[in-house]
Amino acid sequence: RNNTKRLPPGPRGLPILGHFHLLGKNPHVDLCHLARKHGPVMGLRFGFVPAVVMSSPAAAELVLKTHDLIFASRPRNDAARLISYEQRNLVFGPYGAYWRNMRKLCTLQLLSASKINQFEPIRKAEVSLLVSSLKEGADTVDLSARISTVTGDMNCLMILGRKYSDRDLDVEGFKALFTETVEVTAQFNIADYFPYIGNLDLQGLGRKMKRLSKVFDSFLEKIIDDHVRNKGERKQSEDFVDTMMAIMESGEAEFEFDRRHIKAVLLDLLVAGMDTSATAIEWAMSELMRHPEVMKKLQQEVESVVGLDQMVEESHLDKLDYLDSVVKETLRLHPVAPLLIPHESMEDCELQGFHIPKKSRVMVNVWAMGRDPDIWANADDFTPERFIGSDIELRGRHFELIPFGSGRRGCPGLQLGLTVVKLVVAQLVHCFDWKLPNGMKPGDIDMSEHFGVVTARAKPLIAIPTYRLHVS
Ligand code: HEM
Repeated sequence: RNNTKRLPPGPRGLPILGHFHLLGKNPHVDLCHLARKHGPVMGLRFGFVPAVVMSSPAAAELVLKTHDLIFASRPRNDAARLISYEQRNLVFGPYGAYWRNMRKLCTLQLLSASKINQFEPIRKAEVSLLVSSLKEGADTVDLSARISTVTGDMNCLMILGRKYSDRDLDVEGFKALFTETVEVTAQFNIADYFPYIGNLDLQGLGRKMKRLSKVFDSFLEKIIDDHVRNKGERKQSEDFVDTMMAIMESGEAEFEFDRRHIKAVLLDLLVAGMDTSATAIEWAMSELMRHPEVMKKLQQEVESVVGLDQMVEESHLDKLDYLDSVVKETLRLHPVAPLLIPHESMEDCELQGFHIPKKSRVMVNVWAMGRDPDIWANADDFTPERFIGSDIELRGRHFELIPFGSGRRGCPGLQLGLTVVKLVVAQLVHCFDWKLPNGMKPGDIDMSEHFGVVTARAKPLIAIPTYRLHVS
């Protein structure tokens, strides 16, 4: 049939370059505007790489469910190749037996419900530390930095078995290193689109990545060495390194599994868990401070379930329906990964009558879907009430709201991520009243975004906490 070769509609591209020039600092916003003109299945080209952008729930469902196997791979990514052990990791691993096995291992051994529960005391202790530190000052705090510390520490404890701070890496700050990695990975890297020119490293990204990979590698080697040295020591709970070392040593893994694989997955989990939850918490707190009536209502809910004589426990979370709506509404307007992570098609395919060639780069613009007035009434307003009595949830069955993706490549850390986000938001709101500094009005809070693999606030959130519980 002739029409199988009809490519999806899209803007006119430049010779050779294609559509790079149409993307500015916030590609998800640019792509959203373009899609409103050209349609929910939009064809683009970046250098030699064909791309397709899905911008409606029906279009997203086509690649994440209907044809999910065809679209279950990831495109070439120099950052992952250089930093993550030749893409031996989960996040950027191309589809295949290795990725399937690694993903199964992570889902069953590291991110399972029982493993997550095992770390509940660690999360509790870290949130308590955050609350104590906020109580002490009761002055203006950089809430963004505090949130990033608490999620980073929780993450390190679960994955590596201890906290790491800026002092533990000789070269530069620990957190800064991850931020830089996420940034480098998100940049449109010429090398991914023009393999030959890429070797020239015109943007200097290759050099940066090689430096990052060296620092990470020696850091991860040190961690594994520490675990080997301290083997047999009794611990509160086995961390992820212990679990993976045990699998490696048992020889039971059905695939090649050595230190490189452990390091690649550790790095994945550190990067994936570090900034994602923190960013979601930051956006939730920003929206709550911009909407004092929502903040009040949430405080009342938590108060009615928990009471003012104690802090929030994870066992309370299931009873907090309004909190659930607040988190959904936050992720609708501020999906942490606005374009998900790019997928790649493994075969030619036809979508809505359009031909999608093999090895196309596929982006799903969840940000555009979250703000689509055809899907959501008053789409730009922050109104958690819209989810009350609705059956829409976040697990990837309702394609109008898929901040964790859906299907084979959907986020395996969803349960852990949501637990951390809910616990920290509930605790911050329950333990403190929040005021803005310098007579700022709620509407003055700057909500600009900084695009990356994780799209966080461009500016830190600054606020003044006042302790409100009856226990000290
Ligand atoms: C609020 C928190 C989080 C959000 C919003 C989030 C969101 C996402 C999204 C959108 C994807 C890509 C889906 C796709 O490409 O279709 C993803 C993938 C992934 N996430 Fe999360 N995530 C969160 C927390 C976590 C945590 C805590 C972990 C683990 C510690 C984690 C581990 C991963 C991994 C390993 C992948 C790659 C999966 C694959 O390619 O097979 N995430 N996440």
